[in-house]
Order: sequence, then C-alpha cells, then structure tokens
Amino acid sequence: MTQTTAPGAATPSRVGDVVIEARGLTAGYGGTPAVHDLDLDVRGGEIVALLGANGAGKTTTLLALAGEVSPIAGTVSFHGDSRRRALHQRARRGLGFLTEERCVFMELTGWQNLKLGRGKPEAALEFFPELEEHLSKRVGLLSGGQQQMLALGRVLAGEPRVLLADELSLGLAPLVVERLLAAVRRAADAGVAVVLVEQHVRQALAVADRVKVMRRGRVVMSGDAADLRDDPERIAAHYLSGAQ
Ligand SMILES: Nc1ncnc2c1ncn2[C@@H]1O[C@H](COP(=O)(O)OP(=O)(O)OP(=O)(O)O)[C@@H](O)[C@H]1O
Repeated sequence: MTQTTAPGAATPSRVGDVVIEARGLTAGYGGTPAVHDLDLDVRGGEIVALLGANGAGKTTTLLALAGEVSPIAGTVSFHGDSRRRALHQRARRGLGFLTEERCVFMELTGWQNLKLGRGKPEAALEFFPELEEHLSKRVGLLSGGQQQMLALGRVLAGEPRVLLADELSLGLAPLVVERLLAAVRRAADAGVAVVLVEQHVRQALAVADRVKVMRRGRVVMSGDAADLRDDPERIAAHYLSGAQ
C-alpha cells in the first residue's frame, strides 16, 4: 500500500471549540445496539479517524452523529444542542455527510451535481481542479475516483462546520485516495471538524489528529495519530483479536 503523505499531516492543526459531541451514546437498529456507550468529541480543525474491522460499528456511529439513527441511550450534540432536527436543517447548520454510497447523481452532469450543493461550484474546483475538464459529462461516465472527488468537493464547497465521511477511499486507487484525504486535511486546517471512517489504517493515520479503534460496537483504543504513525501494528492487533 502506498503511504499517504497529505500536506499538513505531520503538523497538528489548531483546534477550536467542540463542534460535535456524543456522550454515553448507544445506538443501533430495531432496539438492538450496534454501538455501546460511546463518548466522542470533535473540535473544529481536527480529524478524528474511526477505525476497526467490518461490523465494528463505525458506520452506525456516523449515522448516529448525523442524526440518521436515533440514540437508544445517551446524546449527540451539535454546537451544544442535542435536539433532533430534519436533515435539511442539520445541513443548514453546517453538517456535511458523505455516506458509503457515492453521493452523486449519475444521470446529471458534473456541473449540475455541483450546482445542487450548498456552495459554489468554483469552490469545489478549488479542491479538485482536475474535475473541470469533466464537468460537462454525465457523472455515470466518470471514474469512481472522479465521482468521489465531485461528491467531496460539493460538500466542502458548502463550507460545512462538521464533515462526517464514511469510507471515502472504498475501492479507489492510492493516488486518488491521497487527493481525497489531502482535501479533507485542508478542510480541517480551515476549521472543519472531521470524523473519518477509514479502512486504510496507514492512510488514516497520515491525515488524522486522533484515532479511535472500535470493536464490537465499543471503542477499544484511543490515541494521537502522531504517536501511532510509526507503530500501526498496535492498531492492527485490535482487528485481529477477534472478529468484529
Ligand atoms: N440496517 C441495519 N440493520 C440491522 N443491523 C445492522 C444494520 N446496519 C448495520 N447493522 C449491524 O450493526 C453492526 C455494526 O455495523 P456497522 O455497519 O456500523 O459496522 P462498520 O464498522 O461500519 O462495518 P463496515 O466496515 O463493514 O461498514 C453489525 O453487526 C451490522 O450487522
């Protein structure tokens, strides 16, 4: 695997106020918890990477933070406010959410996709100038990497205060992953609070400030990414010490 060397990775970002916070969060499906008693706070300017094997509870955590899955117990607060709101209200208050499915409209052109975002298309192109020559094409004809850049660029152009990103790198080539994660780092350095779910441990460590490793719905390890960069085996051990 090629190691991601995103700009700014080695320098801790200046962190601000807590933007999104979970306290004693238990969440799941049909009353059955998939995440147990999770505490998490993310400040503006930092990237917290959620790592763990398949089924560990990472996506459920993001869905609960996004308000798409209701807490069974505990709270999720956005700028100190734990009231549940409709998705469009959360977006207006600065929530950017990229789900595991590529968040683009395949039948529309790249330009039309960008126009549907909260920000200006030009702002998305500042993150990914390589998209400009493809914007007149239908998005279904673009590569997976270009689609993902479009989805991320559109969210970042809207200047979110928090970005929740689930498996941005899924199935993409290392160079594309590097571009995507560098854009996430750049957004964090501009003050966005980021929760990044990633399968690629080394690439996540290269851009994150803090790491939480989940197993069976619980956080089993937390640490500073800088301390773990040279010793990713400490994280891998948690993947291997039991399924999920
Ligand atoms: N819609 C759902 N209905 C019922 N159970 C679900 C649903 N989605 C996930 N689960 C269960 O919740 C648990 C946690 O899944 P989750 O998707 O949060 O894990 P994950 O760490 O994101 O895994 P992956 O890396 O495979 O996406 C798993 O046991 C999974 O089977």
